[in-house]
Formats: sequence, structure tokens, C-alpha cells
Amino acid sequence: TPVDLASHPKNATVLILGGGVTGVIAARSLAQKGITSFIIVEARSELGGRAQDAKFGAKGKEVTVELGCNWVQGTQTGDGLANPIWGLVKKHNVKVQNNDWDNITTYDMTGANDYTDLFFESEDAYTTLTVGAGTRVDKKLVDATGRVGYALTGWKPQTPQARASEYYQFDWEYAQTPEQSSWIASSWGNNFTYDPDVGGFGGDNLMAIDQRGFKTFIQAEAATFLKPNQVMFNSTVTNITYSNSGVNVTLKDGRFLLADYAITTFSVGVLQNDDVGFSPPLPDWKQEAIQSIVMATYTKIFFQFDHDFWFDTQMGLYADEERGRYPVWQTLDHVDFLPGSGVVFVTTTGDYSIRIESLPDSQVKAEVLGVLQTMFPHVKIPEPLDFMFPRWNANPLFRGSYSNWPPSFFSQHHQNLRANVGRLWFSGEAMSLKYFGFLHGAYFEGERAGFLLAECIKGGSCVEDQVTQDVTNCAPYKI
Ligand SMILES: Cc1cc2nc3c(=O)[nH]c(=O)nc-3n(C[C@H](O)[C@H](O)[C@H](O)COP(=O)(O)OP(=O)(O)OC[C@H]3O[C@@H](n4cnc5c(N)ncnc54)[C@H](O)[C@@H]3O)c2cc1C
Repeated sequence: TPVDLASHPKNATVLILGGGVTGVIAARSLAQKGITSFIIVEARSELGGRAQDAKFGAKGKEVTVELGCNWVQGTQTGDGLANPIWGLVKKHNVKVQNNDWDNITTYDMTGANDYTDLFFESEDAYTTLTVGAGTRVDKKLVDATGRVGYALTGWKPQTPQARASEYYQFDWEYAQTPEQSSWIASSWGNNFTYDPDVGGFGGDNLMAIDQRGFKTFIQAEAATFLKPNQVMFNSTVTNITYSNSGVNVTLKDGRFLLADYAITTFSVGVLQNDDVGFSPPLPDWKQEAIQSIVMATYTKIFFQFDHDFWFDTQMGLYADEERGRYPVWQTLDHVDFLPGSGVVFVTTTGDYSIRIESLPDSQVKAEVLGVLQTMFPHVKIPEPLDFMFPRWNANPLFRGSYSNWPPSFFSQHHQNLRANVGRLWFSGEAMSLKYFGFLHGAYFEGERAGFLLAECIKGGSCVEDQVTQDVTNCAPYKI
């Protein structure tokens, strides 16, 4: 039954839908501007969203492993712009360790095979790709796929080793292939994070190994300002009704909440898959924007063994004949991370992640053990003590791991994705122009939404982004 929004008392001025980094920082930003009548509505029983961990390992050998985000990507160079996640990590003493992605041992179908020269060549090819994208932006040329960019800038991988090296530079970051990704947006996504010459933070990657979980950086920050009555846990939103007078949110258990405004911070995967309904349906321009971005999937598959029999470097790379088949390996059983833990994990991305999510655990485990046997032909691979992987794509609270920008997603789509629909505001990592996909993208978007909405509530402008009703071609097709 439709609720008469006008005649009901409001639960709060603002409902912040989702308690990940975006939601927490939006709440903090509202509070900083004097708006304290808000409620964070979160389906899970804790804050953090995709900053999520699990206890993993045999009894007595358990360690905390990160199922979702794991790194502070880029810190700061000189007195340049600092990654705000790094600021929170330092403020709350979250334990992180420098992770050297070039400290790598390479393997292929014959076992250990040193193709690090090729690996570093692929690193240079990636840099050339991003420079080529910059030239396109300067010349106002249309976007193309990452694959087109690689080919036009001279990188044409022909061997499994070259493809695996390319995968490490590209797919392991964007969680999709160069064919599926925007050449231009993937390049600026990289540069604004890692390249201090264009205002990026810098080249470091700090890996969280805090046994309280990486999520501590955001939970501890929330504890500095959030009051118990400003957050509702175990509250899954099923429907959002919006009008000129307010927003009404229905929860799975039948409760409903009323407010003057709401900010949704749900992943674009959630918005794409109708896990939450909107009444009235979102306008066409909004729906096209939501469906035009991609929610990619990045999967870490964890193993614990009784003892370490693998590489001594921080990273390992395996080249299979099939590109993307269990390629990137990381050890936690390393003097820099969690020595003695017996934990090693491998990452898959994109369509390969979707594939393994549909398989039983036993099959994935057998496949990966087979790959380990190929990588280490002279070792009898022991039975693991523990095995686990999260299914991010199937999870109705996320539907993937983070957004990726396809070449058919245009600037106007981006503005439309971010724009509010009346009193319903949209935020989250995917709305970040420069840092889509990253934690720091979520942080900056939460801050932006909180500050702008505070202005609106105080009588300022309530419309920030220009909406484009129809995203059109500047040179229409002549058919
Ligand atoms: C496997 C993986 C690896 C990653 N690695 C990194 C990394 O190393 N570095 C990095 O910078 N970034 C990384 N990321 C990306 C980063 O985690 C995200 O960009 C960021 O956490 C997104 O924050 P958010 O607040 O926008 O969204 P979310 O964290 O998704 O927050 C949205 C919240 O909404 C809740 N929610 C969803 N549906 C409902 C509903 N119907 N009702 C109520 N609540 C709901 C969710 O539970 C969630 O808490 C990774 C992500 C994943 C999954």
C-alpha cells in the first residue's frame, strides 16, 4: 500500500542506504556540516561493506584474510594529494605492509620459467597504453577498447607468457579484459591513483594484514562520530519510494522508514539487478546510465597448507594456455606478511570468476590444485588444510566486486549515474570519475554527496550534476 508521505512523522532528515566506505563518509560529512539527523541503513551486521574479512585456516592456525579490498593503492608523493584511505589507516593504526608487485616468480605449463623480461616489457607496454590514452583525450578522439589501445601502441601479445604478463598489468586491476574495458577511462583510473605527475598519489601498494581486519579503518572512523541511533543493522532495503516531499524506504521485514532525503550507496551491481525496487521507476536516463557501467568480479581463492612449498617472492604469475586461468598468486606465508600462516591465494577476474562461481567448491579446489601441480612438477602437492573463496557476483548485496568502465559508457552517462533524482541521491565508488572501483573513490564520493546534500538541506542548490535526457552522437550514423 502506498504510504502517505506527507502525513507520517519522519524517522530522520536523511537515510543513508548502505554502510560501506561511501555511507560512513557521507554520514561524517553531513555531521561535519551540522546535519546530524540521519540513519545509516545497512543489511549486514557491521559497517565496512566490501571491506570484509573472514577467519580462515585449520583449528589453531586461523588467520584473518581479506575477502574484499586489501590494499591502500597509492599513498602520497611529497606534499601532493594524499590517498584519504591511507590517512584513515594511519589514524587508526591499521597494520599494513608494503607489497611489491614486481617481486615476482614466473611459471607456465612447464613449471618455473623465468620470463620476467617479458613481464617488465608488458609493464612498459601498459605505461605506453596510458600515454596513448592521454593523447586521445588531448585530441578529443573517441574512446576505444583497451585492446585497440594496446594494438595501436605496439603491444600484440602472442604467447601464454605474454598474455599472462598483460593480464597482471590490466585484468588484475580492472577485473575485466582489455577487450571489455575503456582505453581512456582505465588509463586515467590508473594515472589519477598512481602517477604523481598528473596529481596521482604515488606508486605504493600497502597491503592490510591487520588481524582485526582492514575494515578497522572505517569502523574506527565511524566510532569517532556515529551514535547508536544513527545506524540500523540487519536492515535490508527492498523498495525505495520517492516523491517531491520525501523518501520512503521499505525493509525486507516489512518495516518502513521515512525521511526528507535518501542517499543510496548500493553497488551498481545491486542497482542493475533490481535487488532494490524504485517507485516510481527510475527515469530512462538514469536506467541507461546504471545499465551502461559494468560491475566486474575479482575473486581471491584461499588455500592453507601445512607448510610452504611455493615461491619466496611476494607474488607469483602462472601462464596457462587459457588466458586468465588461475594466473596471479600471492603468498601470505612471507616474512613481510603472515609468516608461518601457510596461506597462499590465487586471483581470478571477470568472466572466469563468473565461471567458477557457478561450480561446486570441490571442482574449483581440484582445478587449482592441478595448476599448483603444474607450477611445481617436482613437489607432491599436499592436501590443503583449508580452502575458501567468496562468490561476490552471486551475493545480492554486491553482485560483483567493483565497477569497471566499458568503452560504451560516455561522460554524460557518468553524470547521469551520479545525478540525484529529486530527493533521492546516488553515491558509491562507481560514481567516482577519477577513482571508480577504488576505496578512495568511495571515500571522495561519500564526502561529495554528504557536503552537497548538506548545502541543499540548508537551502542551497539541490541539483549538482547536469542531466542529459538523451545521450546522443555528435556525428550521427547515416544508414
Ligand atoms: C574482492 C575485492 C577486492 C578489492 N580490492 C580493492 C583494493 O585493494 N583497493 C581498493 O581501493 N579497492 C578495492 N576494492 C574496491 C572497494 O572495496 C570498493 O570500491 C569500496 O569498498 C566500495 O565502497 P562503497 O561504500 O561504495 O560500497 P559498498 O562497500 O558495497 O557499500 C554498500 C553497502 O550497502 C549494503 N547493501 C547492499 N544492498 C543493500 C540493501 N538492499 N539493503 C541494505 N544495505 C544494502 C552492503 O552490505 C554494503 O555494506 C575491492 C573490492 C572487492 C570486492
